Amino acid sequence: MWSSPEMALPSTKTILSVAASLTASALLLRTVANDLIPDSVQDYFLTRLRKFSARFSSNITVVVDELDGYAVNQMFQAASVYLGDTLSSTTRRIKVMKTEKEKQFAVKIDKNQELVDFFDGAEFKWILISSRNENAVSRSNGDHRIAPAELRSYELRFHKKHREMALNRYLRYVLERAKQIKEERKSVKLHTVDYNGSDYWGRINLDHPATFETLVMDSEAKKALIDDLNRFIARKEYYRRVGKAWKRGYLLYGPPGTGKSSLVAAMANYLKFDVYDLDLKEVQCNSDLRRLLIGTGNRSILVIEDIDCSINLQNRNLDDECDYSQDDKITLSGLLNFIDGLWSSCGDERIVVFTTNHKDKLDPALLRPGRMDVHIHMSYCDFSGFKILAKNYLEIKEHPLFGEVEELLKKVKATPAEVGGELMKSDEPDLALRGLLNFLQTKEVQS
Ligand SMILES: Nc1ncnc2c1ncn2[C@@H]1O[C@H](COP(=O)(O)OP(=O)(O)OP(=O)(O)O)[C@@H](O)[C@H]1O
Ligand SMILES: [Mg+2]
Repeated sequence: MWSSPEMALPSTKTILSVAASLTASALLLRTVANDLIPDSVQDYFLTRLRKFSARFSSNITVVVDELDGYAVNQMFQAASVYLGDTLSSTTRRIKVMKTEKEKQFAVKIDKNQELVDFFDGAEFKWILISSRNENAVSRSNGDHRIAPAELRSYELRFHKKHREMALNRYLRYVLERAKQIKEERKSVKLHTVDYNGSDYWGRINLDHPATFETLVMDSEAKKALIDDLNRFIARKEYYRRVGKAWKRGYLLYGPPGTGKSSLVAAMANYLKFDVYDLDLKEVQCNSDLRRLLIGTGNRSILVIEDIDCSINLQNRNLDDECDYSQDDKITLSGLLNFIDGLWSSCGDERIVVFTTNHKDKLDPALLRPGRMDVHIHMSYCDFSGFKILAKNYLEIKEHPLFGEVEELLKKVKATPAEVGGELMKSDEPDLALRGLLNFLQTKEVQS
């Protein structure tokens, strides 16, 4: 009998506060009742309570299911990553996970725990709901796709006045942040040629410690390179608009031990891009080369080291599976054409790096304008480079012997590898620096 307006109906406010306190007590009880009441019973009552309070509330609830049919809902995945990173002080129960390969813990909210997030002054409440999937067993049919035993979804609640902001901006922000968080956590992989792999690549974690901070190179060139990389990453739309493949080529040249390979590692660590180290001496013929190139992923750096030495067809041991006709020989221009053509049109955010000790011996095809976008000269160690190495190796910024080292480095050509090698010989700055001075003086006499 709810039709008469005179009847003493409970006000919406009362119902709301009753519902809210019921939900809150239920959540509180949940912790106490965890061991006593079966999960399925708890889930049932909590769901009913939430639905009841939602009917009278001025809030809007958005449901984000984990699965859409068999497909995983990207929004659900993004919410999991984002919420794991955003756990507020009101969350009482969190889950921590770590697999052997991961470096960091993955933190997740546990089911039925509420997480409060603030965005642009608005409050957003997230809760992870899970229920048993009644179809789980019967759906494990012949197509090998087995329905999960648990159906999970997030419920996102916010005041209805924030509806536009939530749907247009907040959810997009969650997606974007989740992408960034995943990038930050990603461990960079090094892929090397391995014919046993399905795509001819084998991979391991790249644990190279090189960063731009620890790398010795001309400070202006370093800054220009970092700016160039940042611009490249930010220019998705630009590349699309001008109709160019989203790819950038760098040629690193300089004597052995000046940090060309270290620079590639620093770039990979900076961008969190995987490295594909393509040793052309391991590649027998064009068809293998194409397969290798096609097997490289997006957001990656393809490195071809010592390009002047590696294209040497005369001594190549030809493989049985390859076609030995002239057309199948690997040539530098063939490689470059493939990289510029088909390969770059089937991927995004690709960086190609060629390294060489002898720029003067390079095939003109590689030096032609437009081929390698940036040429970077890695050179001998000067005093400012030495100071970076002294900080890396000896953790010192000043020392009475620095003056002598500075004078010698003006006259002697020593690579960062050589200087670093000397500094490594002792943890005592005095001893290490004297060793370095000896080394430089000997070089000076010899030259
Ligand atoms: N510019 C540098 N900054 C910091 N460390 C360096 C630098 N150059 C060389 N080193 C040190 O020397 C080692 C060898 O350097 P790296 O392999 O990067 O040189 P490279 O130029 O690639 O040599 P190669 O031409 O022989 O391949 C590095 O692991 C690093 O420890
Ligand atoms: Mg190298």
